[in-house]
Amino acid sequence: MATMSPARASSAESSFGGAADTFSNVASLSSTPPTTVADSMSLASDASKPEHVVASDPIEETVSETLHQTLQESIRQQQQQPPPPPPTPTQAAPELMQMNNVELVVEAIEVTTAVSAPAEAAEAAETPATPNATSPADAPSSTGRPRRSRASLPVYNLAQLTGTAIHGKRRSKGDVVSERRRRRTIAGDTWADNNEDGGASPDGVAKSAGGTAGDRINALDSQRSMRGASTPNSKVSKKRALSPEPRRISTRSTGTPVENLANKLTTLGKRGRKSVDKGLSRVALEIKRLQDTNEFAGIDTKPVLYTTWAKGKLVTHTDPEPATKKRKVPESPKKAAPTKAETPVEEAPPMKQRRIKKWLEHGLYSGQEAPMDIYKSLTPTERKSLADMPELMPSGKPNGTLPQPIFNGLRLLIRGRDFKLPYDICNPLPPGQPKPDEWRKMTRNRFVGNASAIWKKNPHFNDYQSKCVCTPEDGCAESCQNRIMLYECDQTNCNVGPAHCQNRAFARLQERTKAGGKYRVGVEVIKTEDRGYGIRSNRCFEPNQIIMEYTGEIITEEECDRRMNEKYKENQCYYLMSFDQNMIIDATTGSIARFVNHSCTPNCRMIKWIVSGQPRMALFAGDRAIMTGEELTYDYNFDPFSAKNVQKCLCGSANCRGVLGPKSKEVKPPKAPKEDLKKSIKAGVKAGKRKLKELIRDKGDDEDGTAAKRRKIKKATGAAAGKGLTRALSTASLKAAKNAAKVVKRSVSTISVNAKATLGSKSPKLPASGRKLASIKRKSTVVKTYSKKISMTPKKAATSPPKQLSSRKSSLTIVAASTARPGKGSSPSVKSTPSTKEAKDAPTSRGRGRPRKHAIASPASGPTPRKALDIARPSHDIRIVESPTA
Ligand SMILES: C[S@@+](CC[C@H](N)C(=O)[O-])C[C@H]1O[C@@H](n2cnc3c(N)ncnc32)[C@H](O)[C@@H]1O
Repeated sequence: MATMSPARASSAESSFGGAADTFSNVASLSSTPPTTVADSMSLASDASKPEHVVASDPIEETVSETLHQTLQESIRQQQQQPPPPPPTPTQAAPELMQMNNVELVVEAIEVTTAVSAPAEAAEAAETPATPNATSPADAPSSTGRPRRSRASLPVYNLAQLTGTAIHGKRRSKGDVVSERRRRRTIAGDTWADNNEDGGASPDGVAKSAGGTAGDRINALDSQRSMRGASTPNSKVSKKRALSPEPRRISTRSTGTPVENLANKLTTLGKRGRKSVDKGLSRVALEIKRLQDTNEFAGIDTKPVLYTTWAKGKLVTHTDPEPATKKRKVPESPKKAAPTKAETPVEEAPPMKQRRIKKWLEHGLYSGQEAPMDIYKSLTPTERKSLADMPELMPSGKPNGTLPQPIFNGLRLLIRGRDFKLPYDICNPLPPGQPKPDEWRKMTRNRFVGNASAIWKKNPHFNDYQSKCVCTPEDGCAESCQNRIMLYECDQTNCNVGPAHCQNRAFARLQERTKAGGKYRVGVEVIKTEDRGYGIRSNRCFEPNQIIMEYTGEIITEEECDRRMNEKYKENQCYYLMSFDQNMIIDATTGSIARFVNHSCTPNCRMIKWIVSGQPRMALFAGDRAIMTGEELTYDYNFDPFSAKNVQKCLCGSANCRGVLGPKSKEVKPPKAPKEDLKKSIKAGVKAGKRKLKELIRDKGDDEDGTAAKRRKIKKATGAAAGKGLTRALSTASLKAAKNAAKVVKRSVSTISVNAKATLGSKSPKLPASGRKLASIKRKSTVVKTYSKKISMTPKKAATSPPKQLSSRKSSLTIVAASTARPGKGSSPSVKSTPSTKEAKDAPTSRGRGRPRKHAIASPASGPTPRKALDIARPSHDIRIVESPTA
């Protein structure tokens, strides 16, 4: 028998890829049967079988093709070699008969090759011993090789070819295969059974299949292939059950083949084994590496939850909670009663919160709104120039990348001059600045002790009402009634709404600080050379723009005295400011505003506003804009009370007063009211004269009844004047004039009071025009205030020191650090207003008049409408002064 060259054998091995011993099984399962069928059928059939019938499965087809090609090639090689001595028919027949099923298959394949080569097929058909030989009549006429060579047609043993012949030697040494019962279990069926049944041998196949080639193929497939094996043949099973023959149990392969590494390795080639060895060494290394791990050692590092059943209930035992989470409270023995079933709680791992980065805004408008009206700050010449430069006109889209310097940008562009960026716009103070230890930040006022109760009891509490009559076009600008009265607009007292209303400083401040960021907040604490800490801006502020709120603990005077005697006894600095209704804001715990230093030429003001019915104090920019890097200051108007409390002022301004003391007196008799008074006196005298004339004439005219008519007409000219004149009529002309002047004053006051009453009422109908009213008030405030105060407390006015003009800022008092602190036993206290000895002694609206020994600041401000109007508000700090006319 010819053998394949090793190369061929290996290629066949690789193409089959099956196990050595189970080759026949595997091969028959995967590839052989169709080939076999095809070949068997081609042998059995009358005509050559068309190819498409053979290969129903693509894999099988591929394998059969490969096998076919391999065999063809080997045949060709053999043909080229000298032919071996022809075997005798007796020799050939038993050899063929010895072939097991696999050999039959190989033979069949070979015959298939013969089918493809008609001459060879014809020769094969002539072989008498071959059971699957075709009849000579059917064989095509021989045109190829001689008969001798046909006789020597090799039969290939695939077991040999694949190197597994070692296992099959017994079959090749004279065993009669057909008589042997070889059990090869395939899914409950065996080849032997099939042989018994006669279906497995080609003849059997032919018999059982019968009929057409297609049927036969199907029959063979159903029995030999895996597919066929999966459906047990019931007839066969019955027969097997009845069969008396004892069955030989194969020691080589019984049942499902067990897969193990040795088996696998033997089936692999050299290269395959090498790669497996390589892999194994890697695995070994990996195992070595894992040896140290808990997982490998089987150690549990996580808590093990286990459950038990107790009294018919599931009890889950969990690990005790980590000690860091909750402080354990020792349980009383009563409480340590039997615990209820705990529910299993699986704690989720704590989620790491992603830190949101805060970006600082860039540019010179940082934290600042661009001016709405670009023409606002420009002079007429600049406006004219701007008209010629359309490229500078705003496009409607704010330049967020490189905005112009606020307040000055457009001007600089119009002038065409270069400008320098303020150095510190990109240079805020680095972190780690020295900060006072004792300072505790608090951004809202907080009542302490009984301050809140006293505050609410105060009758002034309900007086804080106002309502503006502005329209969205007005935008609650300078003429807003609320603004003039220092009331912040909100939804209850303003119809304009937040989009257009410009009188919502505190609300804006809140938005700004809430948004956060160094530039938005715009202030930072600095350490000055000689005045302790201070505050500087790190952004621009518009004129009169709110900068920060002065907040702290609101305390009563008594509490303030106590703190100063006990708590702050050793302090060098006090952060106390007179607030409202005899209260004091103690900013020792408070806002950053407490660090603002004094200057005799300040750039800020400390102003009290009413926000939602509550007074609040805040630092505002002065009349000029504040640039980045400027130190913020306001005038303390500090009243030292005694010489020993006087502190040297280190503000360094040109008009420094030298000491932290009160402002020079600003008592300037108002001019406008004097002129008004003169006019009114003249008018009164005139009116008196006229009245007298009329009276004289009336007497004469009474008879014809015309006097009454005239009087009626006169009365209609004006209620106030009429009133005054009516009174004047009853006195002498001079007296009447004086009275008339008084009435004029009173009437202005009345307007103001009425206006307030009206504003305070909830009626939506307000006096004809809020703007008009505001202008009246602005003109007449001083007069009004004096007269009002006189009218309010006539007795006190009589005893009060003459000619002391109040100021809006007098309501603010700072009790600041004094170089000479009060000695032991002294009782330092706070007082808000009196800055002179007379004032100190004089009774104030507080009604206390206690002697003060402490340094007191009383910041004053320049003349503004707000200042004047603030006096109109009922306040304990407003001193009672005489009217200049009195
Ligand atoms: C309300 S504190 C201001 C913050 C204070 N510099 C600090 O370090 O806490 C007021 C005190 O600051 C000091 N001070 C403020 N302005 C001053 C000035 N212009 N000249 C001298 N000392 C001043 C005084 O000691 C004053 O009593």
